[in-house]
Amino acid sequence: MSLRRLHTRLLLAICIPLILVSTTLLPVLHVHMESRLDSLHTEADALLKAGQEALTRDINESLNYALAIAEMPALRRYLAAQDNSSISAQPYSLSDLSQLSTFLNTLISHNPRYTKLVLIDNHGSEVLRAPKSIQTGPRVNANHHAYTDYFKGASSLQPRDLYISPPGRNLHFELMGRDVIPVVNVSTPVFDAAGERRGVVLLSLNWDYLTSALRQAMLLDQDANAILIDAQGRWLLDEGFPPLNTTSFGSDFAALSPLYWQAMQQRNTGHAKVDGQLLRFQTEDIRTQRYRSLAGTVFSENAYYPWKLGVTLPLPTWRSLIEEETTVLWFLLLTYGVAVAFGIFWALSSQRQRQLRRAAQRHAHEVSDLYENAPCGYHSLDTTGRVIKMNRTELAWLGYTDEEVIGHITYRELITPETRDQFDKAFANVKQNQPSSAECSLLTRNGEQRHVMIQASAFCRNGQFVHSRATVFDLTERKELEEKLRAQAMTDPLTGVFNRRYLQAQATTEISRARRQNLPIAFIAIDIDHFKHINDTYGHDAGDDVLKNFTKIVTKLLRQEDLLCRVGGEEFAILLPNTSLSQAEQVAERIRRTTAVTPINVTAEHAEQALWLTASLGVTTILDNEKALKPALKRADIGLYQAKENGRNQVVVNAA
Ligand SMILES: Nc1nc2c(ncn2[C@@H]2O[C@H](COP(=O)(O)OP(=O)(O)OP(=O)(O)O)[C@@H](O)[C@H]2O)c(=O)[nH]1
Repeated sequence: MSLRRLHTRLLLAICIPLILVSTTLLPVLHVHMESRLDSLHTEADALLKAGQEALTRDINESLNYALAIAEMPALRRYLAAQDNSSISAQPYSLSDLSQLSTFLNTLISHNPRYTKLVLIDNHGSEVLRAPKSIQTGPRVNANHHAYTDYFKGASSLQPRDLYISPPGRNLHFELMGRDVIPVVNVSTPVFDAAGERRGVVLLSLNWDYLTSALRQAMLLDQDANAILIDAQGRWLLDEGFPPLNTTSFGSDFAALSPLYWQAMQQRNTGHAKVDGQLLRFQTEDIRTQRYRSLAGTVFSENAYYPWKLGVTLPLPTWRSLIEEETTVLWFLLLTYGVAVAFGIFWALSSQRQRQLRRAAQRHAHEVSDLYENAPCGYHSLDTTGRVIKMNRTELAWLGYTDEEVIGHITYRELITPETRDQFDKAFANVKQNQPSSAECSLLTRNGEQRHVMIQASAFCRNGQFVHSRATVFDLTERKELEEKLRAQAMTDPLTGVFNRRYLQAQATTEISRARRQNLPIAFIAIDIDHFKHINDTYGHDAGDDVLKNFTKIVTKLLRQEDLLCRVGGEEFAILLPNTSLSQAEQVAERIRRTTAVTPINVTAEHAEQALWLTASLGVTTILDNEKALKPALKRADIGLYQAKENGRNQVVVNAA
């Protein structure tokens, strides 16, 4: 596998598990996220409710407080006493005033919810203030309360009705040069026992105190932010709005944060997702949303009411989800890690397997090639001798295809009947798990024979013969070589007829056969006359040609069974089976005569020349008591010698 391919596999091994794991985990995380959102909604609802309760509780208690003060008899009498025009006014002693003043001082000073209490007469002039300590500094005029919204709002109200001002710093009406905290002024008319209007009670509520209670109730979650704005979108909390970072009491929240404003303006209550925050809000109208209150109608300036109370909580993100749930983070990392590790392991191991598979295939191919194309034959036989496997080499020797042989032929059928016994013996041994060999002849498809050596052993399982495994060596070439060598050893290389060694070996066989069959057997010795002269005259090569041509002349005069041999340089011998002495003499005479009249062409000095030969012959017969050729050879030689002596070119019979 190339490096690029491995890289691609590794990339896939990393990406695919990541995609699979992500596809599996995403729905789970999505459900997790949904559940987080649900719980966020629940939390926002709870925080909003807590804030709303804190705000309305404090304001409602303050309204009741203002009403209770307005109905105090001492206070009514005091106010009535301040009105000199009233006939029904009763005198008010200094000690009464002191008691009332002390009482109101104590009342206001000990409750941080209030900043001041002021009694105002029907003309807008202040007649009593608590606590006294803040009654300092010059007033613009005596009846400066006459121009205030709380005085104007309350002076025409019925008993138990109330006026509540929008939260503000009331800079026009407060003393300058001091820290001025935002307040909400609550005022209610005061009537004397006779039901005559005597003035107005102003109770200023500490807005910081009220809103800090609200914030405390709402900001239980440190990520939560409280929102309180009036109907015009003015920011009513002392503290800013962290997402905007600049908002402070009285600033134009609607302009600074139009997204929040639009979301809250359209509905009385609801929720929205703004800027990565979950906004939960509802409308608060303190004029109508009251409980445990003895108040009649609460009035105010419609332009500033109702308020919008809200809370924001950061929306969960995937990142925040994972950061909060470290278990999830570890689980994700572990899952991705395991998936990627598995992917890499798969890529590497599949590469290794591929390499091994290729090596195994290569090896199997090599082994198969070696088996099929080996220089020897291979085959396997089942227990009945049927061929179950045979390599291409042996099939080629036999001339069959594997479809014709495998499973269809018993190996025995492929062996010549003459050599079948040896195969049977060897196969019986192999089936006994004894390695064996046999020299047999195979019958090929075209009828030829192939001499082979089969060496076989058994393949056993649990001690039981399963099949044989045999190697077959072709001995045909060896046999032919042996035959050739044997023939060469028995043949005269110049003339091609047998030599003396063969004559002696064959003579014994022929003599014993003649004895068995009771047939005569004769022997002729031949010597070419004056052969030395030929050599000397025409050269040695010409002498060789003469010897070859003489052999041809003699061979033509003999029968198939006659055995012509060259026994010396120019000496020849003939063994004639089933031939009497007289018949042999006739053969010898025929040879002598034919030789003498047959010209022999030789090449001498680059020219063809015809020569005439003569030969001398000694003839004898092998006697009945003779088992070897030697005595006959000697007799024939004696006859030959006499023929030479008598002048050559003649036949001499030497019978005994
Ligand atoms: N060219 C040739 N000459 C051979 C071969 N073998 C033997 N000779 C020669 O044959 C000759 C035989 O000579 P000799 O034995 O004197 O006999 P001869 O000349 O035939 O005379 P006689 O037998 O008495 O008639 C020798 O000169 C050998 O060298 C051979 O294979 N080739």
